[in-house]
Amino acid sequence: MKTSTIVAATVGVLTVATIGYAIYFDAKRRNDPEFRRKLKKERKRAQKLALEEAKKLSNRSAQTVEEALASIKDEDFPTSMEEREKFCMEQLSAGEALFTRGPQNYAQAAICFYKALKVYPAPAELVMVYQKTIPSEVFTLVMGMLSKDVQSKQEKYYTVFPPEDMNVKVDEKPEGVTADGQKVTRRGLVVTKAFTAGQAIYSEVPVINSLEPSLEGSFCHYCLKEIVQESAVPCSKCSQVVFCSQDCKDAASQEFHNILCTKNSEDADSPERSLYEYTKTTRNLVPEMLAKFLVKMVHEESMNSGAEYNSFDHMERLRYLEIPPSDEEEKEMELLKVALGSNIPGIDEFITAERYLLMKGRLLYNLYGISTSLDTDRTIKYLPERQRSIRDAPITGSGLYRVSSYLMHSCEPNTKIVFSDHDHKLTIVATRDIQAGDELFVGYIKNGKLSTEQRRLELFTKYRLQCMCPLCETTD
Ligand SMILES: C[S@@+](CC[C@H](N)C(=O)[O-])C[C@H]1O[C@@H](n2cnc3c(N)ncnc32)[C@H](O)[C@@H]1O
Repeated sequence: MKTSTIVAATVGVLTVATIGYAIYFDAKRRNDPEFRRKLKKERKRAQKLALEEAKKLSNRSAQTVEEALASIKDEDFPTSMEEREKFCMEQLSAGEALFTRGPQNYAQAAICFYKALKVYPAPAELVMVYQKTIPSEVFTLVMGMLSKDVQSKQEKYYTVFPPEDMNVKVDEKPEGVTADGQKVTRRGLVVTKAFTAGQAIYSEVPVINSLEPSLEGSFCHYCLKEIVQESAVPCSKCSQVVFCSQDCKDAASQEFHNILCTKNSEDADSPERSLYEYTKTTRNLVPEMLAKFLVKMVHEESMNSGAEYNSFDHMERLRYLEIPPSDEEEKEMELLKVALGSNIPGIDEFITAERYLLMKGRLLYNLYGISTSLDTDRTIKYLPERQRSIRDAPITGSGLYRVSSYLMHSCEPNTKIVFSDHDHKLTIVATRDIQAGDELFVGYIKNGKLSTEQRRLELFTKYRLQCMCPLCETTD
């Protein structure tokens, strides 16, 4: 990986972490426009600086960085907020004491500053402080350690994801070459053990999902299960959403609803209601799903669960179709910023048009339609077909799934998707015997009675996909 790529990734991680910081550490800055402007300017400077510093890293420094990281590789970092704060202060003063004793202590000082960065909730800001206050040699070493960290996190991802108990791994396969001779690879899922027809291979719940708006009230706002009226648990702050159980209500509140709840605000244009009203009237779930995604990401950051990869890490690796900017996205972006603005300071800077289009592209390209226990003669207008769905039952919502996003399409798939608990939990079931090491395929579209030509057209229109499955390869 090129140094510039590593540094760009580092800065990306810093920006994301900053959002997490803002929500739980520093309430007084929330409404200060001057502070926001300053932050934006400083972040740009941090990016530039990181790039310059990485270029300066000489071979000798690179070795020092490796050694420094190796010396602390098994160290644990504190998890509670208080412990982190204390640890951070200790490292900062130790680092300062060390570098004032001279260049022979620079590497040790850099380790302290690096450790402080690892627990400090707003690393981008701390980097700016370092840049102004510590010797440039020490600063270069700290940035080098940070870049290495990000690089190894990137490289390790597919060795720890998907978790072993899901019985699949992501495999990279050649997919031809581009016109200028660049190798193209694609990723798919292969099984780590054999399965017989009818066996479940794995199950997963989505990172985020949304319910078809016209079903709000009769289906759970969190898990999309049909609500049994006796056990319905409505939101205590708004009369818009209902949950099928207290567990779903608690999970939703923690992950996103505490921020996205309309709180029964009277004003349809209020920050609380504007996104809700838009979703209900347009039935376009994208901004709501992205709002949930971002709030969940912040929630994960503030929980500091120790998980190595958060929802953002999972999403940023997914393939996408580029979406050209239009008025629709402008509107969606504005709604998102308004809905999250007062709760997530820094969101204005984070949601650039480029990042929004990327997130939307990733979301739409990887969504699956969810169909639960809805009976087919119920009169709802179905969601626009913007997601992979081969279900015969009507779609009750959409979900983004971490692992299943990697499944390739085949017109003769060896698995099928089942929502066996009638909620958002997706299970992949073998439809024939599968050997260990075989790749898994689902149908992105209903094959049924379609001709090869019709299938090709549908797959291309929806996914820009020229199907390479055996059925398509052997028929003209
Ligand atoms: C949602 S992604 C699936 C994961 C993807 N294979 C990856 O590399 O990350 C959809 C993309 O997978 C590839 N793909 C899936 N099924 C395919 C098929 N039957 N034939 C050719 N390409 C396919 C296409 O490149 C498509 O754009």
